Amino acid sequence: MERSDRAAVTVTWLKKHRPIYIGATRHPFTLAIRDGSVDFSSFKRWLGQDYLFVRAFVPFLASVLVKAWKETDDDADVDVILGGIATLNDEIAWFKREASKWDVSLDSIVPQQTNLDYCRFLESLMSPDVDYAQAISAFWAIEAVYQESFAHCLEDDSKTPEALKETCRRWGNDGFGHYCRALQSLANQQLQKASEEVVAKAEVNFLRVLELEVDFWNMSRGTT
Ligand SMILES: Cc1ncc(CNC=O)c(N)n1
Repeated sequence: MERSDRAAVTVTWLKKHRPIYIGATRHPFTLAIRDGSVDFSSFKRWLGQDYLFVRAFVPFLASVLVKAWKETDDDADVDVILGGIATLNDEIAWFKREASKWDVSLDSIVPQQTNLDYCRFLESLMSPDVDYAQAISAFWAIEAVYQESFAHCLEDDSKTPEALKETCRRWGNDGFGHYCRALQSLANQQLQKASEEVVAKAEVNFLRVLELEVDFWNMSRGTT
C-alpha cells in the first residue's frame, strides 16, 4: 500500500500507541490538578524543573527552524515555528513571574536526572544529521502532550484550583490547540514523503517523547 493511501502517519501512531499516549496526557499529576487534590509542593517542583526544560527547548526550536528553512520550499513551516519561538519568549517571562508568586527561586533549581535525560534527547535531535521530518514530528509530540494534558484540566467538570488555572490556560487554550494541529499537519506532510527508515526512526522518537513526558510528570512527586 502506498503511504498516500493511508491515514496521516501521526494519526496511525496515536491509534497504535493509544495506551502510552493516554499515560502521558492523563497522568496522575495533571489529573490531581484537574480534581483539585494536587499538592502545591508538587506543583512548585514541576514549575522549577519545567523552567529549566523550557530554556533548553529554545535552542531545540531554533534548530527545527533552521531545518525547516533548509528543507522546505514555502514559508508556511518557518512561520509556524517562528510563532512557537515567539510564544516561548513570553513563556520564559511568565515562568519568572509565576516562580516569584510561588516563592520558587529559579536560580537555585538543580536539574533532576529525568530533566537532563530529556534535554540530552532534545540535543540529539539538534544534530544536522537528523532530518526535518524527525525533528518536526518530535516537536509536535512534545507540544501535544502539554496541550492535551492541560486542556483536560479546563473542561467544564474540572475542579482545577483557581491558582493553577493560568498555568493550565497557557497550554490548554484554543490558540495553543490550533498551533499543535498546525505542527501535526507539518509533521504529516514531511512523514508522508519521508523514507520508511526515517518514518520508523520518527516513530521511535514519538515513543521516547511519551516516555520522557511521563517521567517528567513523575518528577513532581519528588521521590526521584
Ligand atoms: C516537559 C515539557 N514538555 C512540553 C512542554 C510544552 N512546551 C513548551 O512549553 C513543556 N513546557 N515541558
